[in-house]
Amino acid sequence: MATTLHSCGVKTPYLSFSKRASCCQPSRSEQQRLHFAASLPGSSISSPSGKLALRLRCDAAGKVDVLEKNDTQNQDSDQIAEELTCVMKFGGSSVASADRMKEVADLILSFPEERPVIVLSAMGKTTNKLLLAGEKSVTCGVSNVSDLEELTFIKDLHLRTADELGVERSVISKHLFELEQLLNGIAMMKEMTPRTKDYLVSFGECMSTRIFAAYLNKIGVKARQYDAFEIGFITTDDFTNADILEATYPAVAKRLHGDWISDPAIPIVTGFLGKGWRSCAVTTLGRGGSDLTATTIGKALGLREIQVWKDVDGVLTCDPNIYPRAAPVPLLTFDEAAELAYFGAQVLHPQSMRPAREGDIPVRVKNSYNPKAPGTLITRTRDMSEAVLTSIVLKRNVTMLDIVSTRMLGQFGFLAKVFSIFEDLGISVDVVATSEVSISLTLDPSKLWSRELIQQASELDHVVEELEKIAVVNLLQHRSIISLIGNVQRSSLILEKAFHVLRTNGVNVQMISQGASKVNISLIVNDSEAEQCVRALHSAFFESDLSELVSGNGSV
Ligand SMILES: Nc1ncnc2c1ncn2[C@@H]1O[C@H](COP(=O)(O)OP(=O)(O)O)[C@@H](O)[C@H]1O
Ligand SMILES: N[C@@H](CC(=O)OP(=O)(O)O)C(=O)O
Repeated sequence: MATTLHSCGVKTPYLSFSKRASCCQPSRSEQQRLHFAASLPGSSISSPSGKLALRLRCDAAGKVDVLEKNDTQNQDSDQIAEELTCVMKFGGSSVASADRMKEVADLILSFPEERPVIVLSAMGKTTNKLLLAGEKSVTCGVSNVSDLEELTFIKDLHLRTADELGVERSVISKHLFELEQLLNGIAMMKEMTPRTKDYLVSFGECMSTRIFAAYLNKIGVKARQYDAFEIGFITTDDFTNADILEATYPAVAKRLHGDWISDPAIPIVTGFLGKGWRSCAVTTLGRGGSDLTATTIGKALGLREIQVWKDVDGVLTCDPNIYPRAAPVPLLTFDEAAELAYFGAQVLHPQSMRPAREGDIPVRVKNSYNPKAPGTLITRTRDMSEAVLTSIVLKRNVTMLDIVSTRMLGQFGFLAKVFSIFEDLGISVDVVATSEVSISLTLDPSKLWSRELIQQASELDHVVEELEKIAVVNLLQHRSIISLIGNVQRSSLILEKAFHVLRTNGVNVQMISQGASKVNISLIVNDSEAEQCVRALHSAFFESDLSELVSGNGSV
């Protein structure tokens, strides 16, 4: 019997996996897991249910032969754990205090049909406090570290939470001790490298998960704590903004599933953290990275659903901090959510949709403070026939470059030269608009922000210097990208309405881009005008009737 797995780059000839059903055709998610396992030398994989074990051989063309079948379907079912069903991620605001942790535990238990993997962020604003403590330690001197108000705050918060939940302080005392040691080290060295920064912030997630797992065990719900960097979250070594590597999927699946089968306990996993594949040091996935941890686990285990629990009723029509009347968006596609996240909506991590889309696993954004609210469901497709605009996103403090070729019209290779300069300097570009002899583009601020301020300034100088060899360059700072996420099939309607609003508000658009993405139109305006624009656009698109402009198939 043979079945083909697409692009199975096999390095290891034998793999094991098991399937619930008696058919030997692996499901799509199992195919994906098998594919990932196959790309790791010497790895093996086992399935969620463990009811049918198959030993397989996979050849270089991706063909899989079943060598051995071990049917345990009829064995004592008590010995076989039910599959893990979903991943539930709770952000910092959801686990900010002992009371919040109790509510989250109740919430998890209110879904008795689920067997979830839980991903937690650090409590409340712990990550910010840790970073601040680190920064202060660089200059405050070793003797003053123990008095830093941020350190005192973190100690008090975690010890008080442990006490209020009735769990032993010992679950975090080693971490609190090591945290202070680390801050002493930073004070001694008078510097904090990105690598040290990642190790420093990891204490937040390491402590929140330990306290929560201990609490679940205390109330009789068997739970097991995991540090992501110990269970196979392998990343690049880009400290503070690391990318998850493919090897993560089979490794995480093997560890979480293996433990679950041999001794079922709810896994409580640290969000945000990984392990650099070269350095073996703790890395972080960029701010808000626990969303990415959750979707990675969802894909690794081929789970039914990924839930991200926040402090808002789902993804909203715009940032509620800019416009409080923003309303929840009930449905989104992965593409829409990815654009929204990439272009600055804090509610989702920019890379978090990738694993969900690859695994085709629905993501539900819910409010842990208001669990009855339906939230936002993100899936591969949705009915776009009625959709015009879905959400408005603002990315502030963007740098824009106007680059005009000094060569004559018709000179080829200009665009290639410009982009090769960015490639050589390792700077990524967000929005681009071109003509034959000029390019306007914006630089991805998150890539620049992850560097030191001085380094940022000199990098910008360097970019301009290199570009000036072939062009006249105008560097424009303090710009904002307003992204209109929606149905670009209706771009004329969206643009007509948007430009009407901007003109009435006296705002000049400095660049516009409607690229290959079918869901996003980006407008560049001055930072100082951006929030006012978002509010005006929100009123026009979400609080007034567009129907008189839309007839039948969306023509105006
Ligand atoms: N379009 C948006 N929809 C929902 N929330 C948004 C949006 N833009 C910005 N936000 C902000 O994102 C916050 C939720 O994201 P985040 O703080 O990362 O949550 P958590 O820490 O719970 O994971 C909200 O409190 C809200 O202030
Ligand atoms: N604690 C990390 C990771 C994270 O995802 O947090 P949150 O889920 O609270 O956004 C941060 O603050 O960036």
